[in-house]
Amino acid sequence: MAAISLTRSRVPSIKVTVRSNILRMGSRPAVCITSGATRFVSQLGRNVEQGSAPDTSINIDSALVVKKPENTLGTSGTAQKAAIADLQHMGDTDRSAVELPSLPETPPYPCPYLDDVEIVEYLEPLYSCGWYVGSSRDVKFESFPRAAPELVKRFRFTKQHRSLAMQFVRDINEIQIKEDHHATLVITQGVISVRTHTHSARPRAVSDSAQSRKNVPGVTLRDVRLAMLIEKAFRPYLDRHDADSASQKAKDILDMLPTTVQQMEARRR
Ligand SMILES: C[C@H](O)[C@H](O)[C@H]1CNC2=NC(N)=NC(=O)C2=N1
Repeated sequence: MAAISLTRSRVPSIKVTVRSNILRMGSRPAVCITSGATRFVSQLGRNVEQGSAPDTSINIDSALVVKKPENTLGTSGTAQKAAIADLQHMGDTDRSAVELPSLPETPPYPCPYLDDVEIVEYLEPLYSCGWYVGSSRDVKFESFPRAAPELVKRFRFTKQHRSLAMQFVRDINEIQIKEDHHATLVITQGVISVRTHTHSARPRAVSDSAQSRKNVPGVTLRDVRLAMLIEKAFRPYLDRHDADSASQKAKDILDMLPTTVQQMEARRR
């Protein structure tokens, strides 16, 4: 794992964007960083964009420089896959310690979809805890005939603590009752898959038009709240080693970690 250093003179006008744990730096190599450094680098990215990057060199500990592939950094690029694979080797303790932002207010039903700012603010930390964005099409239920993006995480319990998985389901149930919001739970051998989207949801962009009066399921702040509360309820199981820290790893497919509304909408297909 190589440490890299950035100085203003070396990166004068690079647009740095953070996509989950992958930094895209214009046409430069992607840089893969540990979750602990994400916020720091994210701030650095903002500083660079605002032209206020510090002049002194900044060492980003435990960063990994990944070679840029021949073509541009597409979401299915080999460099990104390699980066994610390497990321998964990096400390689990670091990942379980991810700090979540404060809970957003509960929006009334029908709720607007997350906007770009909310996706970055709330989903990026959740991605660092092993959440990703799947499609309701992945689980075929008659009650969900339309494909919608949804927040997903597989919570794994160690073999000798599988009975605690059912206790965790009860914890989730209590949260759902309080939140008046309900996830799809798939329970298999000590693994609880939580999938949440909002049925009574509406696109934000057309909120004033007649079209907006029709609900189209999607990911909203209700789902963010549910995911964050469930994540917090899971922490004690992790701390006591009842649960498998592999739960804290995001799916190794970057397409499932959207950072914009547009990428999120692609999960409808
Ligand atoms: C009447 C009741 O408040 C609504 O049906 C709630 C209940 N739980 C819900 N859960 C989810 N996931 N989406 C909803 O739109 C929803 N609506």
